[in-house]
Amino acid sequence: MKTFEELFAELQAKAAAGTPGSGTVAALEKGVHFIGKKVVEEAAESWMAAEHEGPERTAEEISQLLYQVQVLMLASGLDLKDVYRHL
Ligand SMILES: N=c1c2ncn([C@@H]3O[C@H](COP(=O)(O)OP(=O)(O)OP(=O)(O)O)[C@@H](O)[C@H]3O)c2ncn1[C@@H]1O[C@H](COP(=O)(O)O)[C@@H](O)[C@H]1O
Repeated sequence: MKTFEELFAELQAKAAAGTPGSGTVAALEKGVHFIGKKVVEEAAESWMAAEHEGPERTAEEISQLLYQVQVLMLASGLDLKDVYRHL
């Protein structure tokens, strides 16, 4: 289990290090268009899970959405505070 902040710190570190085998690093190399499609995909899967699949599956899909959103943040050069200031 990880908090949103802990995950972001992990992804930032992997992105900075170019960690071999990291899916995050690979996604960042593919760029914003690829990552944006994953965000849309996971958002839709989160919606479908909430409609039809129950809370546990919904939580799982939302976790994947949060991950993809963090990758999009990194691809956009954003930090947590850049997003938090708009909440
Ligand atoms: N939370 C996640 C996470 N959620 C989703 N994913 C990626 O997204 C994929 C799952 O969504 P996909 O749609 O691509 O694959 P799928 O099997 O169709 O899954 P569904 O969308 O159908 O549910 C996985 O194969 C992962 O590549 C994640 N990859 C990584 N993390 C976290 O990020 C950390 C760093 O990951 P790496 O950069 O790969 O080391 C990990 O330690 C994890 O804590």
